[in-house]
Amino acid sequence: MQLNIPTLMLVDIYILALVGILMLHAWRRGRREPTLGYLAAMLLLGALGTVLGSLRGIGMDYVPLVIGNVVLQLCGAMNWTAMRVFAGRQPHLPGICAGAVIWALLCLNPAFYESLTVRVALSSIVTVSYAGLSAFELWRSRKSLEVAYVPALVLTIFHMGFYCVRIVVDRGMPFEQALVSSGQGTSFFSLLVFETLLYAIGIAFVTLAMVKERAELKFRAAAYCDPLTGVGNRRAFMSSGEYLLASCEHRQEPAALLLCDLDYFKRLNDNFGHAAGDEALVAFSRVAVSSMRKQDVFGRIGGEEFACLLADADDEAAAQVAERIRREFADLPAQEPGLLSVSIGIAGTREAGYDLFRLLSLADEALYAAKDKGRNRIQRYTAD
Ligand SMILES: Nc1nc2c(ncn2[C@@H]2O[C@H](COP(=O)(O)OP(=O)(O)OP(=O)(O)O)[C@@H](O)[C@H]2O)c(=O)[nH]1
Repeated sequence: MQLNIPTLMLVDIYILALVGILMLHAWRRGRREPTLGYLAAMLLLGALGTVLGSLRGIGMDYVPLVIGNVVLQLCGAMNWTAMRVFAGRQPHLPGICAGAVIWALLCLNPAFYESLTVRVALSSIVTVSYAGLSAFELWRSRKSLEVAYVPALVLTIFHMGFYCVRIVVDRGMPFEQALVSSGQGTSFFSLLVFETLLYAIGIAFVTLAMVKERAELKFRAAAYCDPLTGVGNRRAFMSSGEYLLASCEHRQEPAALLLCDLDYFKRLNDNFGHAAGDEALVAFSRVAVSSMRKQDVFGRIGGEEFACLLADADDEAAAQVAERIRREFADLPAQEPGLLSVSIGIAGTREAGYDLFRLLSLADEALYAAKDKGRNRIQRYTAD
């Protein structure tokens, strides 16, 4: 395979600019998600740096050597910043400028400016540093990322490795000479252009995929969460409840459903305000969650109505949990004694089978009975 440098550079500029513009568009459409913004900057700076880098031998060498490389160092810094903000940290301005400033300052020194080998080594070291920092950002946040970050990490480590090899292998070849030699075979420089292009495209697409995956997770969480109490809503309760019941049936364990409805809640709202009502809902959720085990499912399924599905719970265990919730809620400090109380209807798989709708319906009947008998009580479902 022969990699022709001028062709590669043209393809490089065209693709980086195109993907950069598309990324800019994705950034604008995606509520200005900063990761996409920094990625777009990285790609467009990459395209500009390559254009400037190709302007050698036309009598203005400081343009490719100084400005072109400053732009390319900023391109590496943008890549690092994209990973950094994706991992939830703020951009680091001194770090962003460091590579470019070091390069520009060293170019003031004729010994550096004249030595191709030293320039190649330094530009590789800066690229390795930014790629290393990008990989580090992903690695140190791996537990909180919640998305498939491994492809981005692997790509970045490979890119870093490639530039590490360059430090050792590439003694530098004048650009014009590399152009001539590319007609006879593949020079390291053409491999470098090729790898950098593949990396830029690869990292752009895997990062876009990570951003999209995170957005989906966020929307999904919002669709399943009650914003006031932070517990699952009816949709979440039904889907997790079905799953839990199926696994209880599989293990032939009993399960029980507690349907909880706060008493005289309208009165609480009317007498003490909606905010007091909201506080009571939050307090009840806290009490209920603290009384349940990890494997149980809890959710707010209506205004002041909550449901708990208890795994591996027979009649006695279900009654104990229900009574604990009722008592702890009633014991919470309130504006007046007896203001906070809850009625709880209980139904079990013994009478309802492993059918969530039937469990809810029987627990609802029991709840009515509890309300009928004066509220602030638990009531097990009975056929009569
Ligand atoms: N503060 C607050 N109130 C809510 C919310 N959702 C529903 N409600 C109120 O809850 C009240 C429910 O009232 P009712 O269905 O009459 O029930 P209740 O007053 O608790 O009477 P019983 O259930 O028979 O004891 C209504 O006034 C709703 O406006 C909420 O998110 N916050």
